[in-house]
Amino acid sequence: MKRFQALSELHYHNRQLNTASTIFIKHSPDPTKRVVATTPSIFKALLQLHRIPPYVPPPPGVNPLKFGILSTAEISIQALILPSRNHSEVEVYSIAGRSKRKRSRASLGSMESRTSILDPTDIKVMFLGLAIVLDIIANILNMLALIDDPEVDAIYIPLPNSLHYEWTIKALSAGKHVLVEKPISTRAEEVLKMHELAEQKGLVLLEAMHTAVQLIAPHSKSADKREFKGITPRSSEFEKSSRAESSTAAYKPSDFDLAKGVVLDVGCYNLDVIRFLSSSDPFSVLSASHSELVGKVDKSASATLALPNDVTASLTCDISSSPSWGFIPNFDFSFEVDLEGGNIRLNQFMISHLYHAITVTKRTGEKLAEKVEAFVDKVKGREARTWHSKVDSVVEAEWLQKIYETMGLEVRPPSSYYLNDE
Ligand SMILES: NC(=O)C1=CN([C@@H]2O[C@H](COP(=O)(O)OP(=O)(O)OC[C@H]3O[C@@H](n4cnc5c(N)ncnc54)[C@H](OP(=O)(O)O)[C@@H]3O)[C@@H](O)[C@H]2O)C=CC1
Ligand SMILES: O=C1OC[C@@H](O)[C@H](O)[C@H]1O
Repeated sequence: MKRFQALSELHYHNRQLNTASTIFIKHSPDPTKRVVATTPSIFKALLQLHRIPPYVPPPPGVNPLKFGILSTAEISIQALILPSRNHSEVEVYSIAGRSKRKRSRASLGSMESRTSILDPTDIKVMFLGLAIVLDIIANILNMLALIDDPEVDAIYIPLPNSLHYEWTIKALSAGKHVLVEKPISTRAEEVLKMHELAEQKGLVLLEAMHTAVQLIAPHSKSADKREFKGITPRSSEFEKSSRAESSTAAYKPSDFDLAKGVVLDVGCYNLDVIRFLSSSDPFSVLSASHSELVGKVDKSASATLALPNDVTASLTCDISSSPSWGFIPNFDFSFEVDLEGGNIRLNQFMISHLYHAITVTKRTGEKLAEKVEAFVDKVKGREARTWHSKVDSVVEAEWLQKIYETMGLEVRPPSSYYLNDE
């Protein structure tokens, strides 16, 4: 396992641009000199540089929470590495990720086409197969070593969805607090088990549901509940290659086994918005459909849910939406709340730290860092300003499953990992 402080640079394959480009994160032992820099996209580089928060050292006598990160997933930059700079109680201590060479080998190994093209009796292919297996084992050992490191207090898990359960259980079992990417699992029973283990061990477990919707609550939730008629959240974005290692497509058929799909990846935000704004749970899926599939993986979908008091919620999610006016990349995470006396519209609940707008119409008349802040508050025994509770995670996993069932699509398989006492 590599110590974060000891790394001179860490390579991030920039899958979003699907080029051989690399984001270099330069780490110096002196945390004030850490910078995140450059990709061949000047725009993206400027965006990253612009967003580097100033480093705030821990006040004397304060022990920062030391985080270990499982994998070099790109989201960890925005979700933890940058926010850790100006949170004086957070330190990113270690990262267990594969090297670029090992990663490209692994993706080679996972490319379905290779299996049909390559001759398994060819000696070179046999060696490649062996190298891939050894890399996978080495990666697992790295992640286990990171989890077992007594210096590490908390684990951030931005692995593919299908691996959240296994690695959350492993981290909790090792006595570490866990911040895990959304959706925490595709199975409500797994969510429960993770939370039960965390409770048993007195550890903090948080699903990193990054919707900033809680932040705008005072505005959008202020309406009298009896006024609610409907909620229409929308999560749509342009097709990017972040989830596919070898093509420009958002998904590949094998992503089914990694528990990916538009309803899970961004539909989960819509569901969170619906439950939060209405302060209620759906009681039935009135309709659900998908319009595009890659193998069995959904790329765009919509669903209508029934909520108490005759409220309906219609969500749409799309991971390959066409550019606005033919050239502007679409990135629209917005919702509209229909009220008896008017409506409330909010633009960009996902990247609200860049910009957002709330429009309240009467008929008569920053940020991803939030979750890290809440996590630290909870670990330190303080009141967290926003929280995604056990019930939120369990109920949302159940309803994501129901949406798939109603669409007539297969629910992702449960994790094959078993807790010791099962
Ligand atoms: N909150 C947000 O805005 C976002 C959240 N997410 C969430 O983050 C998570 C990761 O998503 P995404 O980055 O698209 O996923 P990827 O498929 O790109 O996987 C993330 C990382 O996990 C490692 N990895 C991939 N496959 C395996 C494997 N089989 N075994 C072990 N490690 C593996 C790789 O890191 P390495 O090579 O270092 O091992 C990879 O970079 C998901 O839960 C997703 O929902 C994603 C994007 C945005
Ligand atoms: O979780 C997410 O939020 C932001 C999106 O850009 C990304 O595709 C998605 O996975």
